[in-house]
Amino acid sequence: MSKSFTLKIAGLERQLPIVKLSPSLSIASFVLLGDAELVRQATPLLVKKLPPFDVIITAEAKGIPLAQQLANELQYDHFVVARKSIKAYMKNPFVLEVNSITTSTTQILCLDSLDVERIKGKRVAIIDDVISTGESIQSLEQLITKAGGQVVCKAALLAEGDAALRKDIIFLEKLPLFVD
Ligand SMILES: Nc1ncnc2[nH]cnc12
Repeated sequence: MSKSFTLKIAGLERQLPIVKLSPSLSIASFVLLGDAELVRQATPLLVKKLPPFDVIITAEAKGIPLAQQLANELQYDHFVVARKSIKAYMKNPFVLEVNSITTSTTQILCLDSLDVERIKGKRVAIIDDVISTGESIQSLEQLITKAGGQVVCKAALLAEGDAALRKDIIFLEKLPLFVD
């Protein structure tokens, strides 16, 4: 039988499969996409921990349902999704190149120019499903700063591994890493 980790969050329990990332490292795989119940129950708990902000941003893809629910809960008419590739329908895309330490590759994060206007001069809340190495929120921070916004919080449902020791992030529960 394959191994799993029991996550308790927002009054719910989820059995997360343990997945090997490398010979010495495994993670408990947390997929928020599609878990409407978890998104619904966890969002109000996260809201309570957040400072005041003007704009919600997430990077595609797994944080999107949380950002959407947060916008609904706070009755914001919009939230911003940073994309990982330029889409043909983007008007004047605003692009940041990011070097990933974990994958040793260059990736991009980009915004439609309309979203840059939404961020400029505003207090921005970064929202994600899991904060782990912190690389993706660091890239988002760079993108927001370049767009003229001010990051006022970095929040996720889960902090994985050493991320749970960070004092500069907001999260609901810890998620262990499995090192052999
Ligand atoms: N444990 C995890 N499950 C799913 N996505 C992740 N991204 C980083 N850590 C993760």
